[in-house]
Amino acid sequence: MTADTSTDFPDLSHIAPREKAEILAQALPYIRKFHGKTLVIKYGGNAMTDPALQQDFAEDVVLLKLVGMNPVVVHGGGPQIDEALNRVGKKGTFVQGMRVTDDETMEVVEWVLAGQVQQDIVGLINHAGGKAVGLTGRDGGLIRARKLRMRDRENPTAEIDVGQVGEVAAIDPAVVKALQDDQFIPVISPIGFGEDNASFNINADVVAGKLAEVLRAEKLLLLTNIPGVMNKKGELLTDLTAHEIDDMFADGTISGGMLPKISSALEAAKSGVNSVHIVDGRIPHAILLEVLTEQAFGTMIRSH
Ligand SMILES: Nc1ncnc2c1ncn2[C@@H]1O[C@H](COP(=O)(O)OP(=O)(O)O)[C@@H](O)[C@H]1O
Ligand SMILES: CC(=O)N[C@@H](CCC(=O)OP(=O)(O)O)C(=O)O
Repeated sequence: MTADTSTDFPDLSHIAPREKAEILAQALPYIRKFHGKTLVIKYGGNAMTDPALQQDFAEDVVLLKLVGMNPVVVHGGGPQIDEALNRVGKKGTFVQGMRVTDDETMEVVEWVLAGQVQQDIVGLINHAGGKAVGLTGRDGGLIRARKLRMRDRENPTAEIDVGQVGEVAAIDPAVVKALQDDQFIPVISPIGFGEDNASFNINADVVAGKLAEVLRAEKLLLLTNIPGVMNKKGELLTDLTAHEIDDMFADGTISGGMLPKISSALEAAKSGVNSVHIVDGRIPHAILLEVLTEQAFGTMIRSH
C-alpha cells in the first residue's frame, strides 16, 4: 500500500476545547494497552538535528514513561560522527550501510556517541522531567559483540573487511531491567565489547532490533529523516512483508542505510516484537502520534 508523504503538521490552535478533550480521551485505550510494556525507540542521527524536534522527542519519551510505559532509547549519530571525522581530516565511508571503521575512526565513534550524542539526549530527557541514564554496551555487560563478517553482495563467497564493525553476539538486559524498575529511562549508545575487551562500532538499528527482541518489547520504533520505505517510483509503502522485503533487497530498491534498518526490523518482527515501524522523526511528536493515536504513518514491517 502507498500513501501521501507530506510531513506538514496541522495547526491545532483553531480546535475547540471539546474536540481537544476528545483527542486526549482517544489516548486512553492505548495507555491501557501499553501500560507496563517496553517500547524500544531508535533515535537516528538524521532525526536529531533540529532543536525543536529534539525537545518534542524528549517530551514524548517522558510522557510515555509517566503514563506507565517503559521506553528504552537507542541512539545513532552517523552525521555527527561524519562531522567529527571531517574535523580531523577524515571522510566517512560506508559499505552496505556500515561505516568502515579503522582504529582512529573507532576512537572518534566512541567519543562522539558515548561522550556527546548520548549525553545530549540524557540532558534533554532530564530537562523535560524524566530520569535518563546513559549506557554503552560495556555498562553492566549489556552488549557483547564480535567482528562483523560482511558478505560481498555481488560475490557471496567473498568477504569485505569493514574493520572494527561489530555484530551483536549476546545481550544481557539485566542493567536495562534494573533501571526500568527504578523508573529510569535507559539511553543506549551502540557500542559493544569483544572477547579481548576491544570496542566495536555497531549500527544503531541493529542494536535497537536485538534489544527489542531480548526485552520482548511490544514496539520497536525506528525514527529517521524520511517518510518511510519507498518503492522504485518513490511512493511511500505503508507496510512491508518479509516476502516483499526479499524482492526489494534483490532488485536494489533498498540500499545504503536502509539495508541494516530493514534487516533488523524484520528480525525483530519475526522474533515476536508486536509492532515494528519505520517512522519519520521530522514530524513533531512523531512518537506520541504513533503510540497514542489511531494515526498510522511511516512503514510497518511485518513478519508475514
Ligand atoms: N527504498 C528506500 N526507501 C527509503 N529510503 C531508502 C531506500 N533505500 C535506501 N534508502 C536510504 O536510506 C536512508 C535511511 O537510512 P539512514 O540514513 O541510515 O537513516 P538513519 O541515520 O536515520 O538510521 C534514506 O535517507 C535513503 O537515502
Ligand atoms: C557500523 C556503523 O555504521 N555504525 C554507525 C553507528 C551510528 C549509527 O548507526 O547512527 P545512525 O543511526 O544515525 O545512522 C556509524 O558509525 O555511523
